[in-house]
Amino acid sequence: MPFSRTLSVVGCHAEGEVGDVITGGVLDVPGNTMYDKLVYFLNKRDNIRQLLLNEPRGRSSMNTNLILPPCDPRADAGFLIMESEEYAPMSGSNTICTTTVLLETGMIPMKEPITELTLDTAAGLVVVTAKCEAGKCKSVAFDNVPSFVFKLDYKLQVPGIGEVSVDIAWGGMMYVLVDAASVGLKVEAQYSTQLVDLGERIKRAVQSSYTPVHPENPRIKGVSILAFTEPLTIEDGCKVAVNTVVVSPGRFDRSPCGTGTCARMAVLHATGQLKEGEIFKHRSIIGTEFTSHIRGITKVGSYQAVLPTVAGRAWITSFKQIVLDSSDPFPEGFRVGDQWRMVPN
Ligand SMILES: O=C(O)[C@H]1NCC[C@@H]1O
Repeated sequence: MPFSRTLSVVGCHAEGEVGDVITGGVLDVPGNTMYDKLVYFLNKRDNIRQLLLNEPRGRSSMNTNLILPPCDPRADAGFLIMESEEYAPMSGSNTICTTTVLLETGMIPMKEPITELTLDTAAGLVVVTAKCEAGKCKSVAFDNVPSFVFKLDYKLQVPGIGEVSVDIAWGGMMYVLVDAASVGLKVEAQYSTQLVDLGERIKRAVQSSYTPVHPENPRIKGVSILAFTEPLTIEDGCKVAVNTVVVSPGRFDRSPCGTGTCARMAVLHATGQLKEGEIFKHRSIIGTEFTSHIRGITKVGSYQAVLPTVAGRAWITSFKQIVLDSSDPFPEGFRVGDQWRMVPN
């Protein structure tokens, strides 16, 4: 057999954002928490992430999730989230994809009309409620980890742009949030090149001037992702906003972004624009939507935090066997500048 690796992968997307799920071919690794396992994969098994996300098997706009046994006995399953530049501690679109795959393939029995399960993530336990009908997950709502604001209206100098004001918040990933209009842009396809370019530059400027540290897991630190926001509007009595999240190394989240939605709700609550229980619909650049609300208020360290719940839909797209031929010259794939933003070191 010439293959040095074979992986069973279920293709999936949540509201447009690819979140494939590895269901076989990778063994568990040591760790007392899912964050320990994340660190183990980062240091010792990162070749799997590279193989699946880089070309020729992957592409710049995708993620892959790995289902593992949970570390916390209260959870039904654990999973790790692989993105192009990092292992995200949590991810909304990937939680919706992973839940859909777990239930629609029968890895966890589906109960109709509602299946509730608990997932162990590197950011903590996440309770998921799936609406199910005729073997299909019609929608998946997840109760995300507490989300909170580090900085509001934080001003910094960005080379080539000048002074920019940003908010910095945790929503399961560390976010920079920027009002698109404040840098002369709109969240519309015609501004894509500028949004990606400015987004990456602003994020790098924040990285060199301020490092948020999660008070309960100091290994989680530093911003890694950026959301461009549009103001809240009211539609049929609901609060609605468009956003786009720039995922490193420089592409849009196709979904409204679950962790970005949680970070935005933390900012909206901190600035008095969204109350506990109010519905907040968040739209992506391709027009897809997550429906969310704040289900409670808590504290994380010294930070006032919101307990966000976000719901969206996912669809299985394929059942794949990914292989690595032992003579393949690209065991960790490759990236080319026409499809991948290449940042000079
Ligand atoms: O939904 C989310 O949270 C995300 N989607 C891809 C990038 C983020 O992890």
